Amino acid sequence: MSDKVRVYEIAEEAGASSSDVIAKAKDLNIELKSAQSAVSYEDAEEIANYIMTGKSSKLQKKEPVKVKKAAVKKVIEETKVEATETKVEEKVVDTKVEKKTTVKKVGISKPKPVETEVSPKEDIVEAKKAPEEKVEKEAESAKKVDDADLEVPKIKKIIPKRRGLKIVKKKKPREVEAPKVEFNTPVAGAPKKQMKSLSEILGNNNEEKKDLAEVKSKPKKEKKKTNVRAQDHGKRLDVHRKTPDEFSNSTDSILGEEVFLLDLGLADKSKLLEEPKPQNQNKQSRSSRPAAFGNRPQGLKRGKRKKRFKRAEEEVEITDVTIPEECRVYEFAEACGKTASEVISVLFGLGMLVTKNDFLKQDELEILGEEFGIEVTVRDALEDVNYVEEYADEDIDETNYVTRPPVVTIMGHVDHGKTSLLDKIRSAKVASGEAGGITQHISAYTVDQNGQKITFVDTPGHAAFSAMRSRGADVTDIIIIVVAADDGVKPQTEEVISHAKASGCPIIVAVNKIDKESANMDMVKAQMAEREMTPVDWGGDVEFIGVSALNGTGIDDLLENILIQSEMLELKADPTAKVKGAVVESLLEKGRGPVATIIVQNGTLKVGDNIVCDTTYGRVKAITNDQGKPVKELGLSETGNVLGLNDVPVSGAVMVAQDSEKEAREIATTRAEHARAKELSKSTKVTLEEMSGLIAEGKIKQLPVIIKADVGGSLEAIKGSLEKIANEEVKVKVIHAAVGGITESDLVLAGASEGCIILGFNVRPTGSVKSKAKADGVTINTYTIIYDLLDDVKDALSGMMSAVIREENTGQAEVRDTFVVPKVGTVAGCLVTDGKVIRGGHARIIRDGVVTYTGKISSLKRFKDDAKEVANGYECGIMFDKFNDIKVGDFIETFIQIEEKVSIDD
Ligand SMILES: Nc1nc2c(ncn2[C@@H]2O[C@H](COP(=O)(O)OP(=O)(O)OP(=O)(O)O)[C@@H](O)[C@H]2O)c(=O)[nH]1
Repeated sequence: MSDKVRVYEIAEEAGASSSDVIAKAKDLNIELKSAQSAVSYEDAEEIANYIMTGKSSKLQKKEPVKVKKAAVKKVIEETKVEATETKVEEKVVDTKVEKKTTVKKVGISKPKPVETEVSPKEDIVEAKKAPEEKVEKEAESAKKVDDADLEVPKIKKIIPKRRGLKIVKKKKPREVEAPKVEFNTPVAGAPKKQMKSLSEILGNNNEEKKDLAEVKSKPKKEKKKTNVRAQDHGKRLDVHRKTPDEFSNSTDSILGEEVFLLDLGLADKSKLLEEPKPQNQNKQSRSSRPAAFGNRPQGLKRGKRKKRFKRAEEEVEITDVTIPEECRVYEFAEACGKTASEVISVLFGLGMLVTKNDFLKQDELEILGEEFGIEVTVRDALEDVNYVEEYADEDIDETNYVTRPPVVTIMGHVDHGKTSLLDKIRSAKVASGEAGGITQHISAYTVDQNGQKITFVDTPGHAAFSAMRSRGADVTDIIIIVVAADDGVKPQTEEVISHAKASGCPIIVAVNKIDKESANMDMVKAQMAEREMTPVDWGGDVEFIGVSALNGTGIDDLLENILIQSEMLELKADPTAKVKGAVVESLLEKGRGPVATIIVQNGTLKVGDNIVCDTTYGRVKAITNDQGKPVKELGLSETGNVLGLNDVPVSGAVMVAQDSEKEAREIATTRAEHARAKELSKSTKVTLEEMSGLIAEGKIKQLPVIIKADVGGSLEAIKGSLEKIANEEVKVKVIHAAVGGITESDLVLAGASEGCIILGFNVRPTGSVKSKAKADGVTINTYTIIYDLLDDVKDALSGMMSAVIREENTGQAEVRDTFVVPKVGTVAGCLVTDGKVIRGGHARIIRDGVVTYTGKISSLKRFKDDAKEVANGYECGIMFDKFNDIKVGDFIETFIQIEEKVSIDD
């Protein structure tokens, strides 16, 4: 039953009624009684085709077909179970020329004939095994009968009409893929198997000659195409209801032959056995596809290809690169077509340890360029937002030029009177109001001298002055170096001279405190001349003005000199130009926000201007002049506090007005982002020497600190000073330095670094911060005087330094005689010639002026008694611990070791 198809199924597939099917079947001489009647597949197909096309081969040769078909069918059913591979193959080969024959043979080749009708086929099988003429003949005749039965030519004509007929089960691509296995593996329950092969055949017919490879490669797709229903019913015919177009457009000629062979289930055999070729070809073509890319196996193709391309890229010789100023190792490597490790190893070879994320310095870039033979051009990363350069490039209209007041910076050694002098000049006693009388932040003031203005900038130190210059804020026109007449040139004075000279500004030396009795003008002049600061009256070019900040002596003289210098400098600027200035001080004021003290260098700064100060920007909300009075604008070389910036700018930032706030914002934010990125990626690289030094220790000890200060100037000064307090053993490591109060985040930061202390200058922790610091055990030290802060840090560093062991000689004795005591050793009979000899103390034996031994005295006797010490002029017996080579004439020097604490200043 399983290989039969019922009438109603045929009706369903053919789109007709069961009675139509029965009637049509009758035309074909197939007797069917009811919708439940069953027919063979072949008949079912015939009927279905007949219904759909109105044609059938059976119309002509009804009876023989019917009989033979049935016979053949049975044979197939029963013999497939034991089909042998050898036979199948043999026969396929034999029948390649004539497919029909092949079909027959295979069909017949089943070894176990069950019914009498099948006997000829069995004969053939036997004949194959043991060829006998007779049997062969029989076989031949059997073949002929079969061939005739099938009526090949007629079926050929039908081919096109068969399209659209599909057998559900065939849609199992797996089976199509491995035809041999299917055919050669006998499986019990053969009907199913038979169904499969049959359906395959049908499928192939209907699907044009869609290569098996395709079926294989898209098994799922294929499955989808088929409407599989009633799976238990394995033998259902499924007629695809294709549109007429589909039918008419199909190519049937090739299919025809195969459709033809299907009844015997051999068409697919032959086909499938032929198919492997295309399959193989397909496989080959798959593997040969990569051949187009270089004959590589597909799996390896990608990687290799990539590599190959990469290599090709590398081969392109790069002779010059343009890189941004801030360039990381890997970026440089990329630009040069090298690997990061190549770059790292070159630098490593030169003793520089870098990681691929480190920024390269100018010298490193030069080395790398030379090493790789590449010309390296450095491009400014902030090129597009270099507002200072842009300003400089703008057209200058000299017609509006006017003489501008000079900007003077006063520098000098601590306590030589800078602030006092400035105060005197301004006729205001601000020094007394300052904590400790020390200048702790940069401030700027403008004074009037006989109708001519002079702007003074008071700095907390020359380091801050240079830091400002390095940021491009070259505001100073003239430098005054203050030297106390009674103190002369001091270390800081020397540093100031270097900074002043480096700036290229004209220098005037103010010899202060000439009111003092101990004042010695000539001494100062001589000391300065030694440092290439020769006074004009000594034939040099430096003016020396004697002044007293205390009583005002020489002040006018000094101011006049400044004006003369200024005149010589021909300082000019355009008050109508777009404003440019410099930030000399900045702070965050509660209730007012960021406040910047600005000196105007060109143009006029007005309320409402959109300004950029490096990484900050804003619209000027208000201006207060140097006397604290609100003003609408600041003129050339004038100074004042400006409100309206979005953040606290750094001291030394150049201020330039922009046409719009948007423009200002864009420049500042881009610069801020860049600065932030730079800060985050700050290199931690150390040289090999430094590394080995670090390893050889824990010698290097660091005191991690966080500095918080009220204003930027003080912060700079403290940071600069702290970083200088270091020797080969200890140093300060500034983890974080910022303007503003101490916050909880500072505590978190401090907690993250062992031993970190927070140094606050003119700031104090409040409420929660204070209690959290206590709870977290974070030390916060606050100061109002910079020196106190520095002293504390020095003390802390000194405490970290190793103690020094000092030797102190106690006395000397001369060996006058030696005695050997058996089992004890040599006793030196000595006379103490200096100081005293101490028992248990250290001693060295000096022979002919050379130290021959250093050890400990084990026994000291005066006559026969042990003595603690023996004083000068007395005789004694001395024995050494494990040393007996003492000779007459040797000197024994005794000493003690004293451990001493050292301070950072030592
Ligand atoms: N006799 C005398 N004392 C002076 C004179 N100028 C300054 N002093 C004193 O010297 C000390 C230091 O003066 P400052 O003006 O604070 O010195 P400074 O160089 O500004 O010091 P720092 O701000 O700490 O760098 C003060 O006690 C002043 O009173 C002077 O012309 N004559």
